[in-house]
Amino acid sequence: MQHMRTSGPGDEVAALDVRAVSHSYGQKRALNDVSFSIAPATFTVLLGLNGAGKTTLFSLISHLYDTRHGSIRIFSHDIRRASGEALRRVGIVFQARTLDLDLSVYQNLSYHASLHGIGGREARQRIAALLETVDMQGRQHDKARSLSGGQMRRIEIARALLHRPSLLLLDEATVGLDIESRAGILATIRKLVQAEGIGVLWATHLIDEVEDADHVVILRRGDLVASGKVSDVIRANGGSSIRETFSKLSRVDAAGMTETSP
Ligand SMILES: Nc1ncnc2c1ncn2[C@@H]1O[C@H](COP(=O)(O)OP(=O)(O)OP(=O)(O)O)[C@@H](O)[C@H]1O
Repeated sequence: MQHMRTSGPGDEVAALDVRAVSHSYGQKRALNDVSFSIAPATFTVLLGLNGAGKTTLFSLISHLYDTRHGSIRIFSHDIRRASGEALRRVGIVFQARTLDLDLSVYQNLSYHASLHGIGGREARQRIAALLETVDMQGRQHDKARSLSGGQMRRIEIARALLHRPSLLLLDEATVGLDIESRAGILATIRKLVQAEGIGVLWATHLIDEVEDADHVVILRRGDLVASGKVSDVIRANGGSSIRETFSKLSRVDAAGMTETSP
């Protein structure tokens, strides 16, 4: 199994470093001793079928849940001991829709800006620039309720970027969207990595959202089964494509036992 290099003395600080993280809901183990790190300004796909533990991992990284076992560092700031410093560097787009439907696009964004202490002209400028980034310029007075699912997602992405994070987390951001909206949103996010140097962790169960140049972290029922560059993960598992490799690594037999032991 290939693992991404962890940061060490003299190395670049990891955008995200997850070390030996476990999480249970009562008796149910959702994450089991998961470790990986992602470098700044890279696009990393967090791949896993339903129930693999992606949302649980996001809830721990965003400090919605306390990390009781293991540690999570964001640009070297520990999410438990320095949560303010760590969270300042992260923007999050959750799987569930979170816009206030009765407010306008601008009101949704300016409310969030003020939560981060950004107001006045600075907020207006950032909102205008970000609406362009997500291709929603001219829509600030529209009621959130009037937007399509894909447009709402774009506003949520703009909102997540308002405080200029260096790491962006997106949990199944394209779920429920048509093919064109999915491709458009994915392209917008990939551009952010290229143009702004933002590190992205993109959680999905859709293998067609992975490109050859990406990094992947693959979870299966709470276990990390692979992480690294797509080409390295394919090679290490003897596959010929990431689709084949993911299918092999995600396989669970009828008795619920995993078929491969990477
Ligand atoms: N609040 C909860 N209480 C009990 N079990 C939970 C809870 N949330 C998640 N689980 C269980 O933990 C495991 C991981 O779930 P999680 O939602 O993190 O996976 P996921 O990869 O995000 O899947 P999905 O794409 O379906 O949301 C699953 O078995 C799920 O049933």
